[in-house]
Amino acid sequence: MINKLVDKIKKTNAPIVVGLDPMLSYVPEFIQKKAFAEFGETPEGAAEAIWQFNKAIVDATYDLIPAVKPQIAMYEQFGIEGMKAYQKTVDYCHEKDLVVIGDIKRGDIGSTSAAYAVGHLGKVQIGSKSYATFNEDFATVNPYLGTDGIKPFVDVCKEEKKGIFILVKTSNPSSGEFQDRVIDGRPLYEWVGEKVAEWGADCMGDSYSYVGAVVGATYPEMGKVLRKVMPKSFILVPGYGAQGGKGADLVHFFNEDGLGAIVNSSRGIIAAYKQDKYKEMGITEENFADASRAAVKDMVADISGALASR
Ligand SMILES: O=C(O)c1cc(=O)[nH]c(=O)n1[C@@H]1O[C@H](COP(=O)(O)O)[C@@H](O)[C@H]1O
Repeated sequence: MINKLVDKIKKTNAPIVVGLDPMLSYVPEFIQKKAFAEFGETPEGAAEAIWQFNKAIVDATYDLIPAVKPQIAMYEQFGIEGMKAYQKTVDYCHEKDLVVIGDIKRGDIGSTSAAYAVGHLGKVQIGSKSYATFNEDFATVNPYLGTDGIKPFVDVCKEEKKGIFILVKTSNPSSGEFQDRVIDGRPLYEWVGEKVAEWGADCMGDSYSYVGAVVGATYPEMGKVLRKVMPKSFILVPGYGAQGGKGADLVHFFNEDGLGAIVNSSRGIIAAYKQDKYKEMGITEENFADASRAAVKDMVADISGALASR
C-alpha cells in the first residue's frame, strides 16, 4: 500500500490527504434537515448527515488527491450508527480508488493491539472464514506502550501489505509536555523517531517503508531533524491550515526526491465553505463541496510552490 500511496502522490502531484473529520456543526443545514426529516434528530440522523456530507466532498475532490484520513472519533461519538457511517466512508473512498488512512490512534498491549490491528488492517477469523472488517489501508498508532504495542500492527501490515503511521511529534500545543522531554541528552521524539526507523527497516516498499511517522506541521524545526532520523519513513503531517501550518513550513518534511511526506488538512478543506475567501468566490452552503475542491487546489499550489522554491 505504501507503493500505491507513492504512485498516487506522483500521479496527482498532490502530497496531501483530505481529513474527513465531519463534525455535525460543519454539515450544511440543508443536509442536516434532510437527514433529520428521514431519521429524526437521532444518532441515525446524524450519521446519515455526516455520510452525505463526506460523499459530496469525496465526489468533489477524489480526482485531485491520493488519500483521505477519516478520524474515527467524529463517527464514534454517534455510537453504532456513526461507526456505520465510518465504514460507508471507508468503502466509498475505496470505490473511488483513494488510499484510506484510518485515524484510529490505537495503542495497547500485545494481544489487544493485535485485535485492533486485525480489525482495522487485517482479517478476522470466524470459524473457517475470514473477513476484512474495517479494511482501511493505513492506521495511526500511538507508541507509548513500546514494541509490544507496535509489533502486532507491523505483523499484520507485513501480511496484508498495509501500513501504519506512528505518532512521533504531534501538532498540538501541549505535545511537548512529554514528547520534548530530554532523555540521555536527546528529546523523546527523537528516540521515538529512531525507533520508528528501526521498526520500519525490514518493512520496505519500493522506496519507502510502510511503517511511517506522524509529525505535526506546527513544529517545522523538529520535522527537519526527524526527516533525517527516519529517511525511509513516510511522514504524515497534520496541522496544516486550521492549526496554522503553511506550505513554507513544510519543505523540510520532504526528501530531495520531493516525496516522503503527506500533509493533512481536515477543517481547512471540509469546512472551506465557511471561510470568507471562498464565500467571496460566490460559494454558499448549497455548493459547499466546490469550496473543498478549491481549497484542495489552493493547498496543493501552496505546498508545490514552497517545494519548487526551496
Ligand atoms: O494523527 C493525526 O492525524 C494527528 C496527529 C497530530 O499530531 N495532530 C493532529 O491534528 N492529528 C489529526 O489531524 C486532524 C487535524 O485536523 P485539522 O486541524 O482540522 O486539519 C485531526 O483528525 C487530528 O486528530
